[in-house]
Amino acid sequence: MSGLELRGLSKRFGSTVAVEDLHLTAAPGELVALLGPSGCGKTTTLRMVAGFERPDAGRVLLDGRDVTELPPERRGVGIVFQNYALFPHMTVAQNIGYGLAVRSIGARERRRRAEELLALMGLEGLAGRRPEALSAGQQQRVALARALAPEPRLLLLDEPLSALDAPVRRHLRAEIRRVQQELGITTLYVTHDQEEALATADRIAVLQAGRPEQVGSPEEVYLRPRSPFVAAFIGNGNVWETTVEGEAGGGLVAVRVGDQRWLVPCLERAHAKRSDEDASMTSAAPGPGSTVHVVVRPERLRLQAGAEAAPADNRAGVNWVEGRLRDVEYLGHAAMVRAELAGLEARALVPGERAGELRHRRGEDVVFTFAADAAWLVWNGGERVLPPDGLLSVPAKPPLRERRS
Ligand SMILES: Nc1ncnc2c1ncn2[C@@H]1O[C@H](COP(=O)(O)OP(=O)(O)OP(=O)(O)O)[C@@H](O)[C@H]1O
Repeated sequence: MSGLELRGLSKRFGSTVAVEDLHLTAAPGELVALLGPSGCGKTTTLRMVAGFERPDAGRVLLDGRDVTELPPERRGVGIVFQNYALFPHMTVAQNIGYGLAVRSIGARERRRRAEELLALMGLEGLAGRRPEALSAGQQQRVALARALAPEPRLLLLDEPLSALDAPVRRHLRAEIRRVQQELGITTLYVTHDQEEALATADRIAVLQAGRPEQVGSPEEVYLRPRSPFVAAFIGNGNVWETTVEGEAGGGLVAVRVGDQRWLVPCLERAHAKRSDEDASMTSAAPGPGSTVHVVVRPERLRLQAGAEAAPADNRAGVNWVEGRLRDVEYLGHAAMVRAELAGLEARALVPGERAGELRHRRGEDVVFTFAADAAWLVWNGGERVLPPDGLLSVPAKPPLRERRS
């Protein structure tokens, strides 16, 4: 296939397994993010794709051509690192034209290409400046222009925004996405920042200990995490270990947490292994007594206003959770509330500018609720579970339009 294809890449450093049997593709024009905690093998993967590191096993294919044995300069790959690495003694235009000069491309063509890229990056008028006279964000744009100048087949971005302040980072990540889409260049984007990956990627590969836990669209990894690790790593999910009581009909199962019984969706489904990228296993629905993880996003967990005690059972598609308020972090537009419930830790995002006032209620007993369809079930003791494409069929409420008619 064209685009990028990694076939079973593995790399060890002594006894450390950095990357293990990694299968991953990026279709032409696709931006794939490699996301994961420190040490999960993101940079090693990128270095093997670039040609700076030799894999112990596996192949790297670029536009259908095996480039595993080629040196970096013959792979047709552009790279941007965290720390710009511009040449300080050269002007912006000379930096951008560097890769072309190395390829013996003439001065006129270098100038034309530099001007084209400066315009694309919104850096017009800066061609004659030295890097030291640019802001950090501008320097990183020049680094991106320099990587793109030789028209590479693949763009590799290694934590390109990590050295920048938050506002510049947000702005530049949108710029990177715009430029990447405008040029339609296949891109592999290494980051440990889930927000960056969710905001920029077509697909995200979530890595843990050198292996992909899940590969999917941002929505898939956020809404349908396949393992407790992915659920917890992306979006600060509440991931609660519970025990199944039994089926409750309508695609729901009953699970027990302390005194409370929740009904959560769990569709009977065939969990098929779709491709080598999916480390998914086949899995039957969890039976009574099985351990499962219930995932509820903080924004779907509601703090009840009153002091009403939680009923022991699910009412009209709503699950109840009693807890004690531990901590309140005011965020301006909302507050992140941390509570303890039946020995489990819960986080709820309470919207509203006045949510900060909850700080005065630390230590109080509180009640949370969440709709049955706000919960996502992960089972098989943490093994990867592949949900169906159709997803949840728990119509808690009909759409507004139908209710009105
Ligand atoms: N040259 C090396 N020699 C020895 N061990 C290495 C080397 N490069 C990486 N490692 C180890 O391989 C594992 C994966 O490292 P890698 O840098 O790929 O992870 P990462 O996900 O990019 O982490 P970070 O976000 O911290 O850069 C780590 O345990 C790391 O310590």
